[in-house]
Amino acid sequence: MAPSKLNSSGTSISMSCSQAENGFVNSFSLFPEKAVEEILQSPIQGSDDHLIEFSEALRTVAKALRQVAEGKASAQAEAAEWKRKFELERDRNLKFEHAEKSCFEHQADLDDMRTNSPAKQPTSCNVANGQSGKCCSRKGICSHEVHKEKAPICDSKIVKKDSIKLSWFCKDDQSDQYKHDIVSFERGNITTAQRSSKQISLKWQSCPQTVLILTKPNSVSVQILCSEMVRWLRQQKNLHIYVEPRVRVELLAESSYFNFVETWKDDEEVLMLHTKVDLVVTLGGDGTVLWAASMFKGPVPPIVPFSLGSLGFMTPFYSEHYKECLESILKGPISITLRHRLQCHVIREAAKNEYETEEPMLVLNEVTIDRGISSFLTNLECYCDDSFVTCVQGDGLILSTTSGSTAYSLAAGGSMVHPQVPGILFTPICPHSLSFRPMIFPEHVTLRVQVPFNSRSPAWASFDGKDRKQLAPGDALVCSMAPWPVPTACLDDSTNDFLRSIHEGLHWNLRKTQSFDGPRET
Ligand SMILES: NC(=O)c1ccc[n+]([C@@H]2O[C@H](COP(=O)([O-])OP(=O)(O)OC[C@H]3O[C@@H](n4cnc5c(N)ncnc54)[C@H](O)[C@@H]3O)[C@@H](O)[C@H]2O)c1
Ligand SMILES: Nc1ncnc2c1ncn2[C@@H]1O[C@H](COP(=O)(O)OP(=O)(O)OP(=O)(O)O)[C@@H](O)[C@H]1O
Repeated sequence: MAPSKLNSSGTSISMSCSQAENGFVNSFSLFPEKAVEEILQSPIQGSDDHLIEFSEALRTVAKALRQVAEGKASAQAEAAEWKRKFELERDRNLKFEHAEKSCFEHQADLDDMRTNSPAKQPTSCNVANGQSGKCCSRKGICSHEVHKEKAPICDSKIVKKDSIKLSWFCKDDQSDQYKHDIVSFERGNITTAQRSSKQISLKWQSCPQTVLILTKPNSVSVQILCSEMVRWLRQQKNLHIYVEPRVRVELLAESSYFNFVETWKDDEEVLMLHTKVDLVVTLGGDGTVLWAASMFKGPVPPIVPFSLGSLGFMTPFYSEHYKECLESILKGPISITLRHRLQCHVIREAAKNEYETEEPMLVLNEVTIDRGISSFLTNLECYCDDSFVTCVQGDGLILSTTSGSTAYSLAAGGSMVHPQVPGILFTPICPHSLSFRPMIFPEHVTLRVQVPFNSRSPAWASFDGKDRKQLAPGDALVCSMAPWPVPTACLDDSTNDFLRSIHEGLHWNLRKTQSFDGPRET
């Protein structure tokens, strides 16, 4: 490189060029105007070669600056476009919520007119807030009949779905003062007045009639228990039993006795299961609970998870005692954990003009956006409502429910959170930064994770560890709290079950107790 030139004031200036040539000198203030003029006016002492070299260098710098400016302008345009899309989606969701609410109220009114039995009337759920009327308070968990546009399957064998009541209960609360009904389970809906961190108790209005049993595949012990349980529920409790098509085949291979067991033919029928099933029993591990939740895209009946897996964080019931457990569940009341789910939409860049999203995915644990098989660093821009949160540069990001806080999020350094706490955990996976700590957002926010256009590779989203979807540069994932929680039965209560799991399953804070003898404060 040629030696630097000295201007009249003796300042070392390494480059020079006319403003008209690059057009960016002023806007980026790299070269004060005065200094440039001085160079141009000062007598040139060096050779012409040097001048040519300097102007080449300046041209290169000008080009780079122009590219930066263009990139910035295009990013701003892109951000404006995404904001527009985002607002469109928000409006659409609001309209959807509004339509669903009116439809639900209309349906409830019709039901009110049809029945005179007090037990069958939809429960007025907002008593604590001094409000009366139907459920669906804006802040509440409201699980409506989402598949109402589809006609119920007419099958004479199918019995009417039972109704349940959920109520708060506080330990040591002798009076009924704070107890009130918060949930109606008529027509398969679960509706609560507000998301609650208090213990919730479920009471059957009348005995449940239909049980769905879901089992972990390829396990002999699960298969044996399943056929035993089906026999017992049929012979002792006279219940209708649903199982997956695979399980019905297995049962019939064992004996033609199981002919009464019902199943479904296609996905359409699966979508209507919540209108037929009073109770879901899972035989397996946590994966089977996730599987059960994923079968219900809208309201979820109460789930009783029996532990036949290795860890069983969400499966408190012992399979050896299944008869006693089911006796007590069928009798009620049952303590339940109302587990929140996240609703995720993938928004494709290609959907820019005609606004469209893919089918929403519901997750009980988490949605993960990671680098998949790519060896490049993931680059993810994250927004909370309209505000920029951060750019994740690392292996990826986990957006987790509080139930999922003890799963992948925990492995990535996230905090363990009681499952009844409403919130969304924001946990980076191996961030390449010394200062990136996990965060927890409140339940009401909408998070958006976008793969920027300048990303070196696509990202991959997976939902409760399944259904991987590629996110190309420009694609985004939008995530918010789902309106349909997953009620899981507790062995004891929410808190005791959670603490038992972290102690027995994860051996949390296991340490030898300090001995009594030794030095002490005087
Ligand atoms: N590094 C990790 O820890 C890691 C990596 C990938 C996936 N996962 C988790 O696996 C889940 C899928 O579970 P699976 O059983 O279908 O897959 P799997 O068979 O691979 O099991 C994953 C393990 O996570 C446990 N687990 C699942 N949900 C849990 C929860 N809420 N709390 C505590 N432990 C839980 C399961 O008991 C099992 O031991 C994903 O949702 C994700 O959270 C964890
Ligand atoms: N009914 C089902 N149909 C298809 N796949 C299922 C079903 N139930 C569970 N699975 C899948 O089988 C896998 C293992 O199930 P699960 O996690 O229940 O057993 P596990 O691994 O033995 O137990 P744990 O999770 O406690 O270690 C999971 O990936 C889960 O998604």
